[in-house]
Amino acid sequence: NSGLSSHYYDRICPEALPTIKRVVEDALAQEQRMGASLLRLHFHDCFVNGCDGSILLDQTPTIDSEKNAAPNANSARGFEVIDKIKDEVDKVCGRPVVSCADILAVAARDSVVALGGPSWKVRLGRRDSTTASQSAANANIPAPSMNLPALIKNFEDQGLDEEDLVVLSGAHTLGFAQCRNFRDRIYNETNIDPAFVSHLQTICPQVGGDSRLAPLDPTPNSFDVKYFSSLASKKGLLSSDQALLDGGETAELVLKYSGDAEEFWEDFAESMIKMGDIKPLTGNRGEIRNDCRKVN
Ligand code: HEM
Ligand SMILES: [Ca+2]
Ligand SMILES: [Ca+2]
Repeated sequence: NSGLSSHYYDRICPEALPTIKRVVEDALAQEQRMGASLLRLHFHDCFVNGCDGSILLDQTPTIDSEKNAAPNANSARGFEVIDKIKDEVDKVCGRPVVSCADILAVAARDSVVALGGPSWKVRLGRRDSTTASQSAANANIPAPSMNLPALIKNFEDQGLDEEDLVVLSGAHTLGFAQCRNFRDRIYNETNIDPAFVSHLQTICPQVGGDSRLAPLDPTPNSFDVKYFSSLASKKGLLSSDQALLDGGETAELVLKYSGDAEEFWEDFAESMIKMGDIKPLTGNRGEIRNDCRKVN
């Protein structure tokens, strides 16, 4: 038990959660992809020294910003939406009582709900870090080139098991990836559908076009099971996605989720809570930032 509680803000600021939801919904009305981007921010926060808002800190002479780490640079997005949420929440609460780390966790949940996915009770009371670590971000955030044993080990290091790996990879039912992250797969791998390869090669040339986008599943704005059914037909976009079919237990889970949205939803919610419990700062550790980009 991490010491977090879903009722944390009930008394100190009852309007906090409705305010976050409203700003998330406004942002998604502008651009649906933002839901995917916000969900990913929470993941990239939690995998680097716990869910402590470290990913939000800008580079300074004393902050080793995670935004410049390879998995985040020119890729992580949604920071302006988090700033907007923080502004509005501090206004409605009258003072800064809601941590940036909690804002990330709630915005991730509200994004999933807004795109047709499951809801869950977000456990709250995380405090914000006063440090960031680019090297830890590089070391701990999984890479799309990883094979199944490496992915399992990466999740295990965070206290997450093979089921968490498969079901949380299901987050790739939302959003997009850049050519540079799937080029190797579409030019060098064989466990991929030939028609799918031809199509992707028109988007992603062998040379150049590094930032061109392809959806991670056929319905990037809808939280459905198409991510899993695509893997079953060798249409996973990332090498790390398709790799889930390489193991007995993980392959079985992929096939189960591909035909059972209820089960996917239930297990996704459970694993998101588990991921959100990774090493939170509580008590007098850390701080409640005034500005999510800066330490106080
Ligand atoms: C299992 C290991 C994982 C790997 C190797 C991985 C890797 C990646 C990569 C390479 C991208 C594309 C980034 C870009 O091209 O700019 C991406 C996108 C994304 N990832 Fe993951 N990811 C993993 C797990 C997760 C998890 C656990 C979540 C959330 C719970 C997640 C949520 C997302 C989302 C929503 C996007 C789309 C973001 C957008 O469109 O802005 N991923 N991931
Ligand atoms: Ca962190
Ligand atoms: Ca989808």
